[in-house]
Amino acid sequence: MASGGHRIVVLISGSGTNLQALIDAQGTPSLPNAKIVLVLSNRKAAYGLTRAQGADPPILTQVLALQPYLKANPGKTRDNYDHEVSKIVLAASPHLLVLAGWMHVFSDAFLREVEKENVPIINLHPALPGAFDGVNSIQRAFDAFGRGEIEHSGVMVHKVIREVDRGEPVLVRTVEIKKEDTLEDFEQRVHQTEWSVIVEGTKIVLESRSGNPTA
Ligand SMILES: Nc1nc2c(c(=O)[nH]1)N[C@@H](CN(C=O)c1ccc(C(=O)N[C@@H](CCC(=O)O)C(=O)O)cc1)CN2
Ligand SMILES: NCC(=O)N[C@@H]1O[C@H](COP(=O)([O-])[O-])[C@@H](O)[C@H]1O
Repeated sequence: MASGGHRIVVLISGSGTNLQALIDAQGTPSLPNAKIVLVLSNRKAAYGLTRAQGADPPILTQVLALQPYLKANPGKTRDNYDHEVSKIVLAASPHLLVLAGWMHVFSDAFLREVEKENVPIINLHPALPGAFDGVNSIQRAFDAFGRGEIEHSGVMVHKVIREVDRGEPVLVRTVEIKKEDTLEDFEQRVHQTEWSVIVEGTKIVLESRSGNPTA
């Protein structure tokens, strides 16, 4: 492993509560010998950017939003955007990319470039493998529970492949749904589970890369 520890790039789109969990864990026994070197958002208003800038020490941030990119570059495509994102994240020489509420589906234009550099990509998803892929997963799980279709839901960190949310699970944790739950009750339980799963899942992948515990 390179001196200075594992270098992590985190991609976000929103409030960044999962990013905050990683920020708080970096360099602690929960995530030893790891440093977030860049936070990239596809939305300039993402509060996660503020979290990164307010970290101690501050974490480098960058924004590249799809629609402004396409408007500023007539003739360019979504694949061109994805390729541009790959250049940004790879310029930070990461050992791992973490999608933490990153709400953009990557094409092979991105995945191919990252794979060339042998950088693993993981994603945090608020559902169990094979269930509620995509967006609004928490609401969909809650509604399915209300219809008697499921007894519980969960959270996972998984490897990112072209097929959305179908990459190999790295860490899976079930989340109870109680019959007296409101959506807000369940959502809070999911988020609290996410905050630990994203740290533990990141540690698992970093340990597997270096072949030994991130001591
Ligand atoms: N190629 C892959 N890309 C991404 C994966 C993946 O597994 N493979 N995971 C997602 C994260 N995600 C669910 O965990 C997810 C995020 C966003 C979407 C989606 O439909 N996005 C729309 C835009 C929606 C919006 O802007 O609100 C889109 O990309 O057009 C699906 C799943 C991250 N990327
Ligand atoms: N498909 C991915 C997905 O739906 N991710 C969801 O986005 C939120 C990001 O929150 P955050 O910006 O506070 O980390 C996460 O809580 C997760 O449920």
